[in-house]
Amino acid sequence: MELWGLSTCIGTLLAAMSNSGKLRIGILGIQGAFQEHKVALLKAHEAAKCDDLSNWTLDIVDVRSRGDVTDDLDGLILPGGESTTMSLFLKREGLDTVLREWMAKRRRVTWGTCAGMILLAENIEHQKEGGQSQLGGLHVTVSRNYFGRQVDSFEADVTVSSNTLTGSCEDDETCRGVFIRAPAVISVDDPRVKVIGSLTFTDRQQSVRSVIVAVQEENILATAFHPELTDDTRWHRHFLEMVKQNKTSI
Ligand SMILES: NC(=O)CC[C@H](N)C(=O)O
Repeated sequence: MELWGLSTCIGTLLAAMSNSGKLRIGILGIQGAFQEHKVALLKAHEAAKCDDLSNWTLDIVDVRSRGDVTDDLDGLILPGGESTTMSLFLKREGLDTVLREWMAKRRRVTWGTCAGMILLAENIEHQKEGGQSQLGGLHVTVSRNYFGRQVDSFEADVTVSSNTLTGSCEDDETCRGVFIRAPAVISVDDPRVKVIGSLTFTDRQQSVRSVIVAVQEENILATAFHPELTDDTRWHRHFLEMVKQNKTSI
C-alpha cells in the first residue's frame, strides 16, 4: 500500500516536471517584423497565465548567426519581410545549412509568416530572377506576391479550420489577416500537409476565389499573413502549444 502510494507520488511529480520548464524560441532577426513577433509571443504567454502553458518560462532570442542556433532552441519563427534578402543573408552566413539541420533534428517546431512561408516552401513560383534558395521542409508550392504588389496589400478575414486555435469550438472560425505583398499556397504536394486557413477574395477579373493561406505539416506552421501585426495572439499561442507538445514528447 505504502509502495503504491510512493509510486503514485513519484508519477505525479514526474508528470508535473515534464509539464514545466523553459521554452526557448529563436526569431530570425535580420529584417522585417521580428520585434513584433517577440511582443506577440510575450503577450500570448502572459494571456495563458491560468493554464498549463504558464508553468513554462519563455526565453526569446534573436537568431542572426550560426552560433545563435543552439541545441536548446525549441522553436523558431521566420518572420515576414523580404524572402530574397533573407535567403541571401542565410546563405552568406551559412545559416541555411545550420537551420536545416536544426529543423530536421527531432522535427523542431518552425513557423514562417509571409516571407517566412516562402523560405519554408519546397517549391516557389515567381521566384526572384535567377532563383532564390530556401530552407524548405514544407511540401507545398507557394506563389510569391500572389495578390500583387505592395500597393495591393490588404486586410481581410481568414477562415480557420476548427480545432486549430486554442479555445476554438467545433465550427470553423475567423481571424483577421494582414496581407502585405503576401504569398499564397497554390498547391499542396504531400498528404501530411493540413490546410488550416483559407481566404475568399475577389480577383482582378472580379471572380470570387478561395485560396490557401495557412498550412501545417507536422511541426512546420506557415501563414501567408501577419498575426504579429494584430492584437490577436491565438496564432502565437498555437505555436507555443506546438513547441511545448514537441518538447514534452521527446
Ligand atoms: N510581407 C512579406 O513578408 C512579403 C514577402 C515578399 N513577397 C517576399 O517575397 O518575401
